[in-house]
Amino acid sequence: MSAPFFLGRVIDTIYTSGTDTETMTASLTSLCIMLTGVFLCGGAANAARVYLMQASGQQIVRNLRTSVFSAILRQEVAFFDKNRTGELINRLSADTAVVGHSITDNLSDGLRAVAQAAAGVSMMFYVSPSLAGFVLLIVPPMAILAIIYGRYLRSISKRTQDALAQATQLAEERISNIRTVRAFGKELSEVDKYTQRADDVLSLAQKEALIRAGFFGVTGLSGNLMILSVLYKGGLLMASQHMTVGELSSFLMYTFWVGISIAGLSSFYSELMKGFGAGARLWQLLDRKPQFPVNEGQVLVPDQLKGQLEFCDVSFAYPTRKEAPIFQNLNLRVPAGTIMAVVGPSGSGKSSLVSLLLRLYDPDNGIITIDGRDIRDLNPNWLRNHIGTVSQEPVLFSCSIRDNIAYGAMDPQAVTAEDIYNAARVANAYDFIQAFPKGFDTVVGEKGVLLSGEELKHSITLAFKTAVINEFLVQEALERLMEGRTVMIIAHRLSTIKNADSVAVLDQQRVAECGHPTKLLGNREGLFRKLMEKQAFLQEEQQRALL
Ligand SMILES: Nc1ncnc2c1ncn2[C@@H]1O[C@H](COP(=O)(O)OP(=O)(O)OP(=O)(O)O)[C@@H](O)[C@H]1O
Repeated sequence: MSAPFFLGRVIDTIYTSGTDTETMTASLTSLCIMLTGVFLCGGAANAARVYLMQASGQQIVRNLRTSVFSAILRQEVAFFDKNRTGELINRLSADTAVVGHSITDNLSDGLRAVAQAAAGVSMMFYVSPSLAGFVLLIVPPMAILAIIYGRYLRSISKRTQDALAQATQLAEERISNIRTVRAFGKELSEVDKYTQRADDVLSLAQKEALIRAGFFGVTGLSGNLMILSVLYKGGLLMASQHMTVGELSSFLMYTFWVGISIAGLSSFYSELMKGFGAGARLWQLLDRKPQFPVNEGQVLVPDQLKGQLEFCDVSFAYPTRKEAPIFQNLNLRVPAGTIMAVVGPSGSGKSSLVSLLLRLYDPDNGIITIDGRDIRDLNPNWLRNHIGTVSQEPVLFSCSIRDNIAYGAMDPQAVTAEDIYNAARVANAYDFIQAFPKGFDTVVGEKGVLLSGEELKHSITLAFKTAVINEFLVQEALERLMEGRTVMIIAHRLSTIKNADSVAVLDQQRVAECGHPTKLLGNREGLFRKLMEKQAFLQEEQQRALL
């Protein structure tokens, strides 16, 4: 007796044998034994399925996260002007979590539902192909409905994730600038703004819930329709002696089974479509080809590198603001081993010049060369490793001072404690750092904010006490570092500029004046002279305001 039809035969036996208790007991006993076996095997198989799917699913999520993170870091800097931090963080955490859910728990449950439905449908065909064909007429319209529903769900899920990314973006920006928010007392208005964004997410989520409930309602209804059609058509077949009671009752049971599987399948399908929607932006990120190569191009041997820099007819506008050119036919030459101070009014493009040199952006026209070689032919990684940048803003990661210093090395793993102490000595920071209770192991927060309150106070006090000599120490450290290098300084103070070999004054999208600082100061009508006078005036004003 074959298993799928076993139940039907048992029922038929009971039905036809009347009061034959012996046959009835034997049939029921064998049924119980078979079901126990099936449940035990089923339980073990289910546990294995859950574990395997979860474990491999988590592995897929981990791979997805690392691939997305690596794809983000490979993008050119202009990409980050268009895509903001909070949004990208949201893609990395929330979107991957949604995709993760749709391929872990959900996929596991979905596969079970598919297997159950397939088994149920096979049994239906086994018992009565004609009745199964009739009952399953409901499948084509349901499939069309599912496709329409799936598309809608995908798009709404994408919109929900976008709205969530907007909310995260706002939160990230405000939290990372909490000092400014607090200084202006904007906490309440920022909460209102965040609430608006959260409301956008909520209304999309409610729409999704509504459409999902509608779909579940329809699938539930289709299950009931299947049962009704079995009762109707099966009744007719039984009346015409084409079906026995056992066959009809087992067919009905399999129809129930398929109905339950369809409910599971629709839930699986919904989650899968939601995952596809959330994943759309992730696939976009993964497929995006960075506009600049990351680690390709020429590498110069140290002997070939002298360090002469030249900007030839450079025109440039930021990709996000093409209508506002920063440079137009700018020309500038910095001989190897000299110090060039770049000055100019605020917004004249001093930092942009450095960004072009570091190849964070490419000029729209013209070329930039190092020792006569177009920097576009050089390996960008190599290029940046040979340009040391010292920023006005301290850029620190939230780890120990030791790790922050080692970060600058080509291979941080190979850096010894002595290397770190030496680097700190050269930067005149050794004594300052050692004065912290935990010395080089002091953990600094984001942007250099120290984590513990006591250390924070300590650092502020120290910074205050050393502030007077600090400027001198930094200057002295820089001078030591500049030896034998080509240097571009973006400077405002005359004291820094005076030591430069030449000064380039940026104005009106080009180099307006260029020459030795003393010579330029001598020109009473010159822009450099005016800028320095203004600077001196502002400093005096500031000092007076502080008194
Ligand atoms: N990533 C960017 N995307 C779009 N515009 C930018 C970007 N960075 C700077 N700008 C704009 O380019 C112009 C030049 O900026 P840049 O920072 O180079 O000037 P700067 O001379 O260094 O100014 P400051 O002395 O105030 O630091 C400014 O109008 C600035 O708003």
